[in-house]
Amino acid sequence: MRSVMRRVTTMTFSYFLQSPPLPTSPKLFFSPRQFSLFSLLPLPNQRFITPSHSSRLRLRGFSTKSIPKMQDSGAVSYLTHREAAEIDETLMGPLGFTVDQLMELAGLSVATSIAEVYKPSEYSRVLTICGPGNNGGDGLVAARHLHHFGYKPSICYPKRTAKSLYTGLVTQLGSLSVPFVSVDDLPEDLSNNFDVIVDAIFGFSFHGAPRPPFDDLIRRLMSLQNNEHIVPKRPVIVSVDIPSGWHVEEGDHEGGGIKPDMLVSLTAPKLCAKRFCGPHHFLGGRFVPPQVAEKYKLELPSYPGASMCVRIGKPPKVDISAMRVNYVSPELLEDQVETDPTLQFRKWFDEAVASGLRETNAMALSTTNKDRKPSSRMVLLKGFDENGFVWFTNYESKKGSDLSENPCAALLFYWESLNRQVRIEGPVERISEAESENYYHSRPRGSQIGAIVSKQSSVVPGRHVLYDEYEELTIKYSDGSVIPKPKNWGGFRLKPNLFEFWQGQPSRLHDRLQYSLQDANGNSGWIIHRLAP
Ligand SMILES: NC(=O)C1=CN([C@@H]2O[C@H](COP(=O)(O)OP(=O)(O)OC[C@H]3O[C@@H](n4cnc5c(N)ncnc54)[C@H](OP(=O)(O)O)[C@@H]3O)[C@@H](O)[C@H]2O)[C@@H](O)CC1
Ligand SMILES: Cc1cc2nc3c(=O)[nH]c(=O)nc-3n(C[C@H](O)[C@H](O)[C@H](O)COP(=O)(O)O)c2cc1C
Ligand SMILES: Cc1ncc(COP(=O)(O)O)c(C=O)c1O
Ligand SMILES: [K+]
Repeated sequence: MRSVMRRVTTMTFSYFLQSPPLPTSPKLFFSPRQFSLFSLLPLPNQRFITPSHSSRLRLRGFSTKSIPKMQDSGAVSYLTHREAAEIDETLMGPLGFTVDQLMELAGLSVATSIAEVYKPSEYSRVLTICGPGNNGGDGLVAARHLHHFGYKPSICYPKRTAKSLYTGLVTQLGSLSVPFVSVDDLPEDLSNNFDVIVDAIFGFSFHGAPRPPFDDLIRRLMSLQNNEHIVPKRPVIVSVDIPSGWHVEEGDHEGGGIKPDMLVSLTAPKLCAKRFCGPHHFLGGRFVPPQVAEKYKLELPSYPGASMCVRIGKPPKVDISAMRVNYVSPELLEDQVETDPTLQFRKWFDEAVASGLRETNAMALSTTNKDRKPSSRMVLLKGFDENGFVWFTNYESKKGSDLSENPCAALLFYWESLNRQVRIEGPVERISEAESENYYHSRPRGSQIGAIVSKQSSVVPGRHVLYDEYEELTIKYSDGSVIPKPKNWGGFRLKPNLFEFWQGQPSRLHDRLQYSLQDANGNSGWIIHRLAP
């Protein structure tokens, strides 16, 4: 009992994902012709910008709890070619950015957008086609990040510039053994060799008709979509900022251009993005300072948490029946696991925490009432050891009443990014009042008051009822005095008689190792069985 409580008070959990490190590169090679352009005069072409109602752009800090915004295109600002070029120059002039920095952040946004939708387990072979300008540079940076994310990128970069930023990016890719392929060595039909094609050919400075060799490369991208009915799986096309070949403002006005599956708009979408009909429109380039947002009246979605990208536009329509992941994991073998399931749980729990998972200690708790009617909900594990697994709740809640009618329960953990599931079953008992008191007073005072206010699982006439009582008690205890634990609030401990450790494997041939408690000659011990998946 003691050791559980010790853990309760000393365990710390990593709740927040770490932000990716911001790359720094001090080189500046652009001649800054841009200083005169930053003025606060209204722009003649502001009619293109959706009026800002309640500016959704959050430039100070971010909420780690925010849900990724999925917006109608009407709520997002679109930039003309001129505005895009002006913002570029303003950022790299009076606002003190270097092109290296912006390109690094842009390329990182592209790579993270790809990783949100196209997982490396299924879409590992990436061809990045890079054009001669900064759009091509974004492609080079994205390819480097994709390599580090576990993809296998190749680059086609036919018109290289001699500037040090670009030669540096090429050297970096070379040091990672990322192959460069010439246009001649690329297969005419790209469908068999690649899962993703990153179109980083032209950005917002594209004009006229594409010249060789890019005309041919764009034609190959178009023919991928024309062959869609003949090839079993064509690569997806991800366009950086502008689908190459499209007019920057009018888009694919003649309808014969490439049709990307994903568009990653940078800074803010350009007008052509209004014509984008693919399933995945993302925004990247999380570096817009308030001066730029205000001057251009930018209405943009907020980035969730520490993310470098955010989905814009409508969420894609999905065929739920086709949603599936093919798990690929190291094997889970009988001779590699601990003989004691609590130690095995400790090992997996620590690995889940180390992997950066949020709320590793969140678990589904299933109970049944006297009529054997089951009921599940999430609770937080607050400690575990050989004596059992502990969580806290209201004893008069639905789960509390179920557990008094049938003191047996099942716990379930799912650690998605590790392809792991753990099931634990056994009898349940209340922990001692002293242990509950101890834990209750370790919680934030607001949560202590919340526990008094909430007659958990009872019907409440409205949120205000909870709030009013919460306010009242907050004032009452504002002197810092001890907030008494409600009698009906405390911990439960499940003492396991069964564990199952599940590790997802390809073709649904998962590993399942079940530990059951068996009695032999008056002693109980754990027996491990492999179960069919
Ligand atoms: N804050 C921002 O805004 C940020 C912007 N960023 C990125 O920068 C991109 C804009 O970059 P950019 O200005 O270098 O232009 P981009 O379109 O890549 O290339 C121009 C090159 O293409 C050539 N070219 C043009 N037309 C052609 C044709 N028909 N056929 C053949 N070639 C043609 C042209 O040659 P020229 O015509 O001048 O001889 C020149 O060499 C932007 O979209 C975004 O991706 C991010 O990195 C960071 C933040
Ligand atoms: C991630 C997560 C953790 C939760 N942790 C707890 C908890 O530790 N204790 C608790 O009483 N409720 C917790 N809740 C709320 C429960 O899921 C549930 O809504 C509440 O306990 C009432 O359940 P019942 O009516 O079945 O008793 C949590 C919810 C979530 C989503
Ligand atoms: C109703 C309720 N009670 C208790 C908890 C556990 O909170 P704590 O970590 O403060 O003990 C939660 C967590 O979500 C909860 O929602
Ligand atoms: K592009």
